[in-house]
Amino acid sequence: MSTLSLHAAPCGHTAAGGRAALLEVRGATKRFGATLALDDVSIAAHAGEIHCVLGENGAGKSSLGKVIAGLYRADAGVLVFDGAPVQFANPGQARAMGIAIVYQELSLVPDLSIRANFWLGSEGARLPLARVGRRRETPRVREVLAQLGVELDPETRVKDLPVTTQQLLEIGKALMHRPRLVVFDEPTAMLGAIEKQRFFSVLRTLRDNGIASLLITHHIDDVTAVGDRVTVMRNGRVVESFPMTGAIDAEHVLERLTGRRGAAAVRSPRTAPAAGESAVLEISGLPGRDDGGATVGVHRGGIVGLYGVVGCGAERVVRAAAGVQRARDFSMRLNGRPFGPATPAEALRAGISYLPAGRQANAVFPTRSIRENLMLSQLRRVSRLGFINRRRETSVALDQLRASAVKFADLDAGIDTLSGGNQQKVLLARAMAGASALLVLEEPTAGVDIDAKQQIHERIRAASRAGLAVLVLSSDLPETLALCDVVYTFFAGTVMDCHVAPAAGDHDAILADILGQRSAARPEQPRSQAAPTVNEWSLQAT
Ligand SMILES: Nc1ncnc2c1ncn2[C@@H]1O[C@H](COP(=O)(O)OP(=O)(O)OP(=O)(O)O)[C@@H](O)[C@H]1O
Repeated sequence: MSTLSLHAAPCGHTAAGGRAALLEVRGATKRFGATLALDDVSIAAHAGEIHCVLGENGAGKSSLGKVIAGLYRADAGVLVFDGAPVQFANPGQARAMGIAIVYQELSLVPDLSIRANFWLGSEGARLPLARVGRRRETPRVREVLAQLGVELDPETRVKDLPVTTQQLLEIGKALMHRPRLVVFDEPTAMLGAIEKQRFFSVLRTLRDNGIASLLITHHIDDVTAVGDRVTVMRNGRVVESFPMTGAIDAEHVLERLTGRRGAAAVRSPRTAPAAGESAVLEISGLPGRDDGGATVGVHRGGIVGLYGVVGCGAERVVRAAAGVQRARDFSMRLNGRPFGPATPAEALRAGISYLPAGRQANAVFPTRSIRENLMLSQLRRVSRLGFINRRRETSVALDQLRASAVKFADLDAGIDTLSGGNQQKVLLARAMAGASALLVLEEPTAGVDIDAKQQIHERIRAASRAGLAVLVLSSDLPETLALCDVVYTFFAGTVMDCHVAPAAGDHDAILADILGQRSAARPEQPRSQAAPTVNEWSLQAT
């Protein structure tokens, strides 16, 4: 059994203003077979501080978070909490000491109320008489909801709430036990620009209340928005740790993370489809802003993004194209023919491949190998007369994993041995390999590190240059702007506008669209030079 050795000196002071750390990890090492996930890692968390942990996929960030929260036991090293060495045999022990962890994936029980979810798993807390229990449990739930800044009836069923509210409630569940330290494992991976602001304000409230936060993230804008300190990890080691002083901006953080400047600025030239060119996928009958119907066209060689807050109506468009959901109040044509796949398999037969959002819930087969997860939709390609050609399968799989920058040791190891970002890359490689007409991507780079993200963007662009049509739904606005040739904005089920060849300068206008406002900041252009409106674009594009 692995143990943390307990030969630590009493907790010392850290460099952070000479204040004693709430938690110190000293020399933590964690091995999984041949993989050294943590290699002599030391890090400190302070009360009232937001400490961001950055690093490439597989760097060891989640392993570190799990050691701190008692999910993993380190093979060597010491945890010092509040000046005393501690050992956690399970997450319950860490929780009892005041350490909580929040994941990106939702874990609440949809059919239970907020109150029941918050109290779930609290030993001895549930009372046998429902009414008595409710009376005792509700005040604490209300306190936590107030901390989150949401006004909700504690008896509301979780499934009746938008996903973004559920994500906030995940934090609420962690706050129930009055933690002094919260580890956030990539909570912003699938949050849009608006939802992120809400999350940041919760983080600031925690900081104001003296709670320490360790924020594991790939987003540099998270760091610049709320970070007090940054630690960079690489290959299981801490390579750098520095405070976020006023002089440090996103460029600096990026440079210290990747060793180079301006990496985020790379962008390919893009073109609007020629007038009269017919769309591979045409979605018509969507409500448009000016009372008219709107049409979204995805052309051969084009990358089209849909952008809005969760529940804006863009999801149902994407899912209808992928055969996951029926198109009820709009219609679709694929290569000019009426189209309405009843299942993803039917969409796949028509040449449409789909990467859903929510890796754990919707896309990954967690008990299967990397090979099986990757080759699932490609068996025909590597089979003859109904038999899989194992050598060919291996060669195709290795090529695809390399092209997608997946960090792995053994093709036949379980996919759950990969870090989250590397799992995502496998799923994306699977989706890309399956498309012959249209590639439908939801959150293509959620949890993927900065370098790999650029490589993935380049692969998507290469696929589009080779003639594929691509439809993207990403909550990451910078990604949407960098990747897409055309972006349609959605608000409350309505297509608000169509931004052709969008750039960073369109950021504010897009945010105004998705909040249902016309942007005052948007320059008034003469009609003849203005970007086409939704309906004008539809006319041009179809
Ligand atoms: N349960 C496990 N079994 C085997 N190997 C594991 C396990 N968990 C993590 N690893 C390996 O440990 C290394 C560190 O993984 P970890 O998940 O900590 O990285 P990470 O920095 O969080 O990456 P990401 O940004 O992709 O989530 C990786 O090489 C990963 O494959």
